Amino acid sequence: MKLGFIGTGNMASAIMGGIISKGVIPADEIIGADLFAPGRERVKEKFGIHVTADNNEVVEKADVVLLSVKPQFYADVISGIKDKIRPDQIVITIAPGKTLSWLAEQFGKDVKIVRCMPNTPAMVGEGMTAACPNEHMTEEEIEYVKTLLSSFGLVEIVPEKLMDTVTAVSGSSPAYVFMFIEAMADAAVLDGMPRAQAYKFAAQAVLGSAKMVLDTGKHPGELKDMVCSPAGTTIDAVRVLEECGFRGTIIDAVQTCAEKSRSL
Ligand SMILES: NC(=O)C1=CN([C@@H]2O[C@H](COP(=O)(O)OP(=O)(O)OC[C@H]3O[C@@H](n4cnc5c(N)ncnc54)[C@H](OP(=O)(O)O)[C@@H]3O)[C@@H](O)[C@H]2O)C=CC1
Ligand SMILES: O=C(O)[C@@H]1CCC=N1
Repeated sequence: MKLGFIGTGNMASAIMGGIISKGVIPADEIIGADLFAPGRERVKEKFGIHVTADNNEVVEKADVVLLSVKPQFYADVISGIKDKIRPDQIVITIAPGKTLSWLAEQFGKDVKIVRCMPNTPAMVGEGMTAACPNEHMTEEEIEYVKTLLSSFGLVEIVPEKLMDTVTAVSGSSPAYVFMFIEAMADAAVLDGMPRAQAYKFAAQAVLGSAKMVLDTGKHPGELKDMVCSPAGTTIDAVRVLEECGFRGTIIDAVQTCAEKSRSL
């Protein structure tokens, strides 16, 4: 076994989906533990990985152990596995707010840890993951983890003080984007477009716009101006969004999310 998950819920499934579909680690070298039997069965059926109800079986069999339970269960899960963690193993964490110093305290011994914040687009190979290794990770091990994480999207090493910002701007933001797509599609449905077609048009517009930002390197404001023909249709929509405080609302939402991450 190479990779083990403790917790086989939404984020673990997204990462498994990305890693297995890219062929980076075969399904039979992945093991997942979950307290919830239907959750275990779901990933076993979907991905063909090994599953167990015993977190320590994951620790025994995996070289890299990814803790994919909710932040409130981290202390209990770590206390149940810390005696079995070996010095050569790498622990990857993905919980908001759980700092490297807090994690070190919970393990109570020297453990190689990489604190990460992924997002669910990992499922389709378009994830964005921030990683923050602790002092016990060698350069070679950091490179290995970056390769693993880059199998399901982009990866950047960031200073730990930015991890709560990352939670808000990329970890949680797919939810805001899905709301945006849903709302645009609702408007198109209101205008008479069939719903499935409305999702396709709205989602592809978001995908293409995101790709333009990444590929052209142009300022988003400049790209917006390219869409707004003088006295055209778009500027009317922009005015409504500005009147409703669109950008201010997004800024407030992202800041609130980062604050929550800091508090966990
Ligand atoms: N969802 C996302 O978009 C992202 C999530 N994350 C982080 O990923 C982590 C997991 O989140 P998510 O996948 O959404 O949560 P889920 O609730 O979908 O998955 C967590 C799974 O862990 C199980 N579990 C709970 N306690 C234990 C335990 N002691 N041992 C083994 N399994 C256990 C849960 O079972 P049960 O349901 O029975 O409690 C559940 O199946 C969190 O820390 C979250 O912050 C990070 C980035 C993005
Ligand atoms: O909502 C959450 O707490 C997790 C962390 C980032 C995305 N989902």
